[in-house]
Amino acid sequence: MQITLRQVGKRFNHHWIFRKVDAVLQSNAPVAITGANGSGKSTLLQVIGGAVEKSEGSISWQLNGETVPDEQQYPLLSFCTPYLELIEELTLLEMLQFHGRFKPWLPGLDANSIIALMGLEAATQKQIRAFSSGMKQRVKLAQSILSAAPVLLLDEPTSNLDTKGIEMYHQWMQQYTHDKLVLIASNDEQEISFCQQRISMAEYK
Ligand SMILES: Nc1ncnc2c1ncn2[C@@H]1O[C@H](COP(=O)(O)OP(=O)(O)OP(=O)(O)O)[C@@H](O)[C@H]1O
Repeated sequence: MQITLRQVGKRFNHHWIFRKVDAVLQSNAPVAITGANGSGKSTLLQVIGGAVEKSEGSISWQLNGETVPDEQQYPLLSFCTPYLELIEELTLLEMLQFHGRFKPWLPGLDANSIIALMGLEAATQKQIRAFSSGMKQRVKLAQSILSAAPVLLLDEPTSNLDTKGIEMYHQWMQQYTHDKLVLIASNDEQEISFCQQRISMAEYK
């Protein structure tokens, strides 16, 4: 999997958030987007994921050497962001079963084994609305990292996690993302410590 950015820019009204971003993102080479608060990390992640329209430049997705048309990119993508909402009315088990129906899990995983991986067995039949922020973050990470999608976009992945949750994140990134293209927006060095390549938003003002 490869995503190529050429001279990508985004503006809101007359204000440019970033301009002329060039980057080549590939599987097995996790990349971090770094920068100050408000520098545009989340916006760049959303532009790459197609959730926000770019204002200039081009973004091309290639799978096995073939260009992926825009409308076929979404099924290849899994996303974990602070603004992603879980379905609060569902229990944890219902939520994971529902998610698995339209986005398959990685081979060998199912709703019950994922609940065990998250350490949330006691909350299997609990509605998501009753979850703490850290429990919700574990579910969001599971939905994104453990889905069989080749592109993984993470925005502040360890926010609200306790020490065990942060260990879980690192373990999952090591174990389950080998073949994925991984892009992480973060200012927290411990959550991007394994990323060799960095995109620093300060360079694109
Ligand atoms: N929908 C929008 N309309 C107008 N401005 C926006 C919109 N979304 C984001 N912005 C602006 O774009 C800039 C970049 O925001 P963004 O959330 O991408 O930054 P960030 O680097 O992820 O910040 P943080 O580290 O605080 O999460 C900010 O000035 C923000 O106010």
